[in-house]
Amino acid sequence: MNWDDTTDPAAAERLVGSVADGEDQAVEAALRPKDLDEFIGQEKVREQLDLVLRAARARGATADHVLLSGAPGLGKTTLSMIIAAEMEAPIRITSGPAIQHAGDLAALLSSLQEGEVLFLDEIHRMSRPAEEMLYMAMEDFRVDVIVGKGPGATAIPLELPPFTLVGATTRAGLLPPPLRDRFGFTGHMEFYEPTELERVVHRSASLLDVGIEADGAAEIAGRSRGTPRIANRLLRRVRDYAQVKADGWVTREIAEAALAVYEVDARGLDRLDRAVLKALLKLFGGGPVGLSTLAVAVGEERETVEEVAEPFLVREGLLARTPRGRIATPAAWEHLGLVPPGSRAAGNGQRDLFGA
Ligand SMILES: Nc1ncnc2c1ncn2[C@@H]1O[C@H](COP(=O)(O)OP(=O)(O)OP(=O)(O)O)[C@@H](O)[C@H]1O
Ligand SMILES: [Mg+2]
Repeated sequence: MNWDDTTDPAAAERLVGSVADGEDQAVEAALRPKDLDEFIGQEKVREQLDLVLRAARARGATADHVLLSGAPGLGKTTLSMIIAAEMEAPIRITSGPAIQHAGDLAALLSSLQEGEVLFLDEIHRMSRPAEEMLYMAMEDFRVDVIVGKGPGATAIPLELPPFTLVGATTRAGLLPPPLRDRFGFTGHMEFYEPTELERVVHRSASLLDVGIEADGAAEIAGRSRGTPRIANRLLRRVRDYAQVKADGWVTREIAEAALAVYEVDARGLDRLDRAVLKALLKLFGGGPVGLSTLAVAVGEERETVEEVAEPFLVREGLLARTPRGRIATPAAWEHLGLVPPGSRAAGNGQRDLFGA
């Protein structure tokens, strides 16, 4: 499955897109849980990480390298900062694409303090030579700096202070095995349960000083696609609505009305998601239909349909990818309030195929 919707610039502008936009980045710092106790959900990863960090602390050692994998917006950056905080260590933040040359990495590594946490976001997008240098740095806390070119080039070994590498990736499968194997601990982040997202919404609402009812928080959580970043973003849009159209207090009705304005439906589908489903159901009788045909029908690029809309529709069990093409599941018909052709339910008062 492709979670990495960063390939399409339009993806970042969606209200339900999981990639951080400028506004997210500004508020995320304020909303980030500061320690493991504050971090909601991800029970397994939290418990395992807690053991890793406690044991390292008890030994007075630097924590083992940690790899965090999972879809955008699930809390990888947040956890990396928590790791540093729990170890009372400074943190340096960089990303795979920012490291163009092995030399950049050598300079960075040799400037680390003992025990420092190096957070390497999008670690799957590092250049090959940098990656190979990282192998040795992770294992032996040493790098070979190559000086000169051609036959006269020499490798000068450079000792590094012990450090903790925290790598984050949305695509663990893309990491070469030698790199993956050098992490002492790998935490796989799952999508959040609605009840966990309710807690995220309550917590953020209180930090943002927004009054919210339990039903209002549940409504936002249910539309957040299992992702805290989306929950926080929807909360901000609902807050705007509550301020402008009501007294600022968030009830279920206010949340519903606000998210209707932004075309985010009860299940978290947005306009594009619904357009794809609608075309599949109404124009092609639920499929199977080829991706290109479906894309033309909704007036979008093939890649947009495949990478932006489909992953969530597949995850929700609304659409399936088969060798013969895309097909809709019964849940898709139900979600859009349509009746599949030839269904015995037809004529029982529900809207028929062409009625909606
Ligand atoms: N477990 C959690 N509890 C509360 N808030 C959370 C949790 N996880 C994430 N968040 C919130 O969600 C937002 C996004 O989290 P974060 O930036 O850590 O995601 P990410 O996995 O690094 O995403 P990306 O892959 O895009 O870098 C932050 O504002 C953070 O406060
Ligand atoms: Mg991040």
